[in-house]
Amino acid sequence: MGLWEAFLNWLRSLFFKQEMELSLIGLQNAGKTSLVNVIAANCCETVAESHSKTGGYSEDMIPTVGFNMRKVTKGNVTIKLWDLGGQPRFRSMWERYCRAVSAIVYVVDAADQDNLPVSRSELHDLLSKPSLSGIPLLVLGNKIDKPEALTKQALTDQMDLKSIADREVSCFMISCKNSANIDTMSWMVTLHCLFEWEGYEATSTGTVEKNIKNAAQFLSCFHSEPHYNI
Ligand SMILES: Nc1nc2c(ncn2[C@@H]2O[C@H](COP(=O)(O)OP(=O)(O)OP(=O)(O)O)[C@@H](O)[C@H]2O)c(=O)[nH]1
Ligand SMILES: [Mg+2]
Repeated sequence: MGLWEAFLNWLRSLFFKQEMELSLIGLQNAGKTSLVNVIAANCCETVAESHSKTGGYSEDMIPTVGFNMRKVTKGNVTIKLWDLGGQPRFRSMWERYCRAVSAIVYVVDAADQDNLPVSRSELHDLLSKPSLSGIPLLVLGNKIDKPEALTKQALTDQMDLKSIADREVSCFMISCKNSANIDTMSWMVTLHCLFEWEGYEATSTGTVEKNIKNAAQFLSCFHSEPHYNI
């Protein structure tokens, strides 16, 4: 990289540096760690605790004990992802890791209809905590590669998402296995969080434009990378 280009990059970074934190919550086996691995595998720069690059999707996963933290960097946007264990013994710590985040990402196995009632009640319990009031929620119905997976409408109904009135709620259907909609998801989270940080309602047009540029820059990194497919 030439000196001039390096200088321009540095100058750009002063204006476009953004950081956000997201928590990934949901029952065990929903696919939270798989999602982090797929996002990280798509990334140009991934800073894991071990500084190693992740291998992406795998069928052979170990349940998360406690939590993992992973930082993913795209251009000047860094996302700190808290990946929490979904087994019953870890659920009491979900709230603590959601307090300071830009958005809660709640992952549901859309093909596991037997566990949907538990998933729904855990979600609504979590959202009832006063400390989490107003934090935007993104519900991801995962495993849509499976034929028995619910549609978005059915998942929205069964998770009773329409009853959530005290925050913004979005729902997407994804598959970590074949990377379906993962780019869209990243796009939405980024854009949403960037707007949220700056206080979308109150900002001037200039700030909004800056945020759109940030999000676009973040996304262009994704699109310039080859998609991860198994
Ligand atoms: N078919 C299919 N399987 C998936 C998908 N995503 C994850 N899995 C599988 O689901 C299993 C559980 O995935 P994990 O990512 O470990 O689930 P988790 O939510 O992190 O589970 P805990 O850490 O116990 O809370 C693994 O065998 C994955 O390979 C998907 O999109 N499609
Ligand atoms: Mg896990």
